[in-house]
Amino acid sequence: MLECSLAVDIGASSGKMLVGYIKNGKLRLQEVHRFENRLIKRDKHFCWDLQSLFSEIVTGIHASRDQGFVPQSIGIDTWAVDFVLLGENDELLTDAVSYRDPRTDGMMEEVFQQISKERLYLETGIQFQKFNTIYQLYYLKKNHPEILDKAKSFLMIPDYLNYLLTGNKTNEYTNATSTQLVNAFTKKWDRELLDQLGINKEMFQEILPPKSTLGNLKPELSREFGFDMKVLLPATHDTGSAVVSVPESNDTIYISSGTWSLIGVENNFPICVTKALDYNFTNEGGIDYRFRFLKNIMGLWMIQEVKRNYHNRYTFADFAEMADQVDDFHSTVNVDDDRFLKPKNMIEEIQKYCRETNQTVPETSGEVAKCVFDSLSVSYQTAIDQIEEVYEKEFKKINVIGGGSQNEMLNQLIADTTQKEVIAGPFEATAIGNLASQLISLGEIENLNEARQIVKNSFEMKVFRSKNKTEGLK
Ligand SMILES: Nc1ncnc2c1ncn2[C@@H]1O[C@H](COP(=O)(O)OP(=O)(O)OP(=O)(O)O)[C@@H](O)[C@H]1O
Ligand SMILES: C[C@H](O)[C@H](O)[C@@H](O)C(=O)CO
Ligand SMILES: [Mg+2]
Repeated sequence: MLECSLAVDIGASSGKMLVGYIKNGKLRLQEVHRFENRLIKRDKHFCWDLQSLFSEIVTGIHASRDQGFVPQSIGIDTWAVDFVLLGENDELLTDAVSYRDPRTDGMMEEVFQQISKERLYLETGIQFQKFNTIYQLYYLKKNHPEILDKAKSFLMIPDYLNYLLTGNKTNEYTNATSTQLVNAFTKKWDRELLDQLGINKEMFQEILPPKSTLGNLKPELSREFGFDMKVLLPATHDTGSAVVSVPESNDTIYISSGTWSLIGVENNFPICVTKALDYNFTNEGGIDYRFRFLKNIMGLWMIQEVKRNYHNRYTFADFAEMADQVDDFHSTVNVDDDRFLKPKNMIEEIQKYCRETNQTVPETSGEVAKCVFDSLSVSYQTAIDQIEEVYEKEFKKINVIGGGSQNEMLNQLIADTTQKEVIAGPFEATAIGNLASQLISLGEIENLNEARQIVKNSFEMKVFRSKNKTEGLK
């Protein structure tokens, strides 16, 4: 049986569990379990099925043992902002309502009546997305105050899954920052903000940084698995873990490409200047108290929904190939328009947008796919221009990480559009960053710099340069 660490990476579209260990100076990975993550409807709200996700984690731990591995540690990362509330007896008071649920429509504007946008940004440095935790809690305060009054524990999604494994409660720092309720300078819950919004402060847990140890498995679980494990805290915000694994951090803009496209730069300080506010950039917390200065772009969610609209007749690779075959179609959409956050039918919403803006309406699957990918590359270019304006410098390279880095057509399109060198990979960046943090905690890797060197030496990266020196979109 091989000693290793176990990463649980649950994104908005899929969950995966990979074991990792160092051999001959390289990080070796093996996927032991993969499962679907999908929204379910509960009491008229779009929710995550946490019981199903936890049972998949248990299945994956059994699978790692059955495949000859004995994980000495486990770390969980998921998407951001979403949470559950527990009562006096640790009973669930809420469903895990998704950020894609429309319940927060209008809540951000109501919060601005009490706390200015400028003050919120100056203190937290977090981007304004209508589904941020602060606005979800404001919705509960306004519509279900009795729930907030009864709440004794606020746990974000990975915190809750960790609680089910260990019985211990904490809020991990990188994910806590996505709530827009953590002060960027004290790195603590902003109690003044909470008081001003009338949100009960006592339910928030102690904030622990990545590389912390939360505890061990509950005895009944270690008996079931036949072994115990340390439950460690990676950057439990999946994008935080993805950025840990960015091998090229100097002079490089990263695009963490999955359900969302998170485009940004790593910093040692928060950038809360007016220009960053105007461009709606965020300063999410990173490992070693670094900052992820980035922007959320709608991402491959759009092609995931297009795939679903075509009843999964095509693979993601098919869409890339079909888009590449289309030459004379140039319509694009503003991917960050709220209408694309959760439309009934993504294809129809894209067609409606093109009609409303007097552009050729995409009809074939290739034209729809090309419209999505072209629109994403335009939004990436805009974000890169804004980053370079805020930094007052030109970045030479773009490192595309995550599942989307397997879309070679999109990688080439990004190189053609931006005229920058695109380094694609690693595609399992989030799980790799999760494992790297665990291995640092265990003393098997010395620090973040060594971890990034190991990542660079362990995984294939492909380089894309512009084929046409002048134009971008063909
Ligand atoms: N072979 C492929 N060719 C082209 N695109 C691919 C391929 N495999 C995956 N993708 C793209 O990667 C995306 C999934 O990436 P990834 O697994 O990083 O996302 P996720 O982790 O499920 O979601 P999240 O971004 O919430 O973490 C898919 O939506 C798809 O567009
Ligand atoms: C809702 C969040 O902004 C989103 O989850 C993003 O931060 C992320 O985590 C993408 O995986
Ligand atoms: Mg992911």
